[in-house]
Amino acid sequence: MESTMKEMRGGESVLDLSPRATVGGGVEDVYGEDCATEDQLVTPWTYSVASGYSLLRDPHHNKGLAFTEKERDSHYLRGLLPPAVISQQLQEKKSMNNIRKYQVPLQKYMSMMELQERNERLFYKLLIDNVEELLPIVYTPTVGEACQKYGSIFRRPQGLYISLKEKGKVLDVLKNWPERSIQVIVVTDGERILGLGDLGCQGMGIPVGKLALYTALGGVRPSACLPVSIDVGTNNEKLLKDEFYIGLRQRRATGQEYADLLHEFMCAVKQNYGEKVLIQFEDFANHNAFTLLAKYGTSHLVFNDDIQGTASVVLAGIVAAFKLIGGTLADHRFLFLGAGEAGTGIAELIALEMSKQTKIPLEETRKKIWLVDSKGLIVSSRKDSLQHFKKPWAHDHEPVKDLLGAVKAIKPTVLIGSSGVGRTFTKEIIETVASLNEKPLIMALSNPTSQSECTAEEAYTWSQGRAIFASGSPFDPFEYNGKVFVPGQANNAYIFPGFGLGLVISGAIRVHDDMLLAASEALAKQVSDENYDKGLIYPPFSNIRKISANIAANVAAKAYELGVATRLPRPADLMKYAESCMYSPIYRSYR
Ligand SMILES: NC(=O)C1=CN([C@@H]2O[C@H](COP(=O)(O)OP(=O)(O)OC[C@H]3O[C@@H](n4cnc5c(N)ncnc54)[C@H](OP(=O)(O)O)[C@@H]3O)[C@@H](O)[C@H]2O)C=CC1
Ligand SMILES: CC(=O)C(=O)O
Ligand SMILES: [Mg+2]
Repeated sequence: MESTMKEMRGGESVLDLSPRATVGGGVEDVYGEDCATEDQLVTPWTYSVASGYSLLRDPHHNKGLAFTEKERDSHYLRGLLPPAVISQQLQEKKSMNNIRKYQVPLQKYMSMMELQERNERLFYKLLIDNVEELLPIVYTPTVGEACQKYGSIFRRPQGLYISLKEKGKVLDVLKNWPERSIQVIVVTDGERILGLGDLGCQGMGIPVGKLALYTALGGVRPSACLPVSIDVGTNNEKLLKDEFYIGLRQRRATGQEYADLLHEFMCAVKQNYGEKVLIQFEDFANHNAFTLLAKYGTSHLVFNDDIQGTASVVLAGIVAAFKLIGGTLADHRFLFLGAGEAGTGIAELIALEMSKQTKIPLEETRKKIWLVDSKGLIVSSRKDSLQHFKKPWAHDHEPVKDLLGAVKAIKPTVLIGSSGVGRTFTKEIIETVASLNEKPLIMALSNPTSQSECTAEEAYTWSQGRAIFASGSPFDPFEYNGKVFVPGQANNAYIFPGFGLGLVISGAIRVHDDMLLAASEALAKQVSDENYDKGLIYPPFSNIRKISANIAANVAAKAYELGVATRLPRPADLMKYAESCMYSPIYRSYR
């Protein structure tokens, strides 16, 4: 048999990426055992039932003091635990009490990570039951600080590190991961971590955090999730000089060297896990993000969260906001600060939806949308020097050098911040937008909180309480003139967990823009009158599992409609099916 997986030469495995390589999909001799001859080396796999001391140290199965008397007898735990037997509820109460005692968010983060490594089900129980309180800890903003200090707080690896050192061996690296059946991979190369820039290998905190949300918010089993950090070096001088830095101590590889490692990774993933594994690209710099998405979008199940997930969540917020500000997409003028992944991704999905609603060609609907980058308004005279993803937004207009000038020239009804630079929506800018609109929609998407284009307080105060405001990182409710305003969180965390679940349950093999629209539509429908009364354009995260199931059902329905779903027959009630597939963190009883 011609092995497409690897050829063993002198004990070394060599990944075969030649055109004859085919898709594994789980039916081939994945581990190269059947085709190996006697002089070739194979791995002696063993599987055992965890018991006794090792059971207590296995985070997937450990229940701590919640092991029953019977379980303590049958699993050799007698004497290894103190006599008390307590419930998962009491464990949860104790853990929350302990976490709440920490004043510093990073300490809370470390405490949560320690719990995840000690008792996975309890970690998810906490996260699911206390989602609004713990999301800012395991996710933005605290995860940003965690990534910056990842080297210092690093205890145990929580995902796979694939560096240039592993070139030629990526398939073997994947096989080192203890789980075989992976459904979702979140991968970063660490070059654009939130709005914090290049954090190299320490970007791992982001895939770990995103996948924790895949499970807690979207119900994908933790064992089916794989966080990956691709390390091609870093251009962050501070990290390169940091003695605790955990990544390759070299400047970033680019060009062919970069492309080769990424290609080897993409091929190895498909070979090892089949074509239904979802690969979510996260926090790549835009000069690679668009290229990777275009390159692998036709051969793999790939999704770029920063481009596509963000677009879907923002479109949902805008559509929901129409109940408060009136009009339809075509009635509004959109202005963005920031024309990168988030900005152009959102702009494109708005234009697409507008085109579908009005039957006006996409080229025309794009003209309702304007973007400002670090050099000013994107206009046609700049077209030749623009990166390819900005070119569709180069409309005819005289040059405008900054956002304030653009606000005055374009007169937007919707202002969106996707620049990664904090406090760029100044008092003058917000006052100008507020002078143009009775109810301006202002979205400050940049993360973490330090990079938000403005705070909730600034948006409400400078607009005299008239702005409808949402931000990427959470802000507390703010009281202005006796009224309490609750800012919504415009974050792709609303979308990707349910979106991914929808792909997984339908066995989708490709992502299509219509699925993003389906997810967006499902989210917008979840905003209730009670939410609107508070000025919210997103439903609360406390209801996120129901929201995710709705999104999953809509996405799966679209996958079947488009003919890219492979799980057949199609379940009649996709909402019920999505809910039935969702992971529950409740302890299981051991025989
Ligand atoms: N809320 C959410 O769900 C999400 C939020 N984000 C946040 O959005 C931010 C941007 O992410 P992303 O789009 O991927 O980043 P990119 O690097 O792709 O894009 C950033 C854009 O902002 C522009 N920019 C930077 N500084 C300024 C400035 N001072 N004035 C005007 N424009 C400026 C850049 O201009 P130029 O091209 O000229 O360099 C570029 O166009 C990040 O903070 C990220 O955390 C991202 C994804 C999801
Ligand atoms: C939320 C997110 O994906 C980002 O800020 O990059
Ligand atoms: Mg991101």
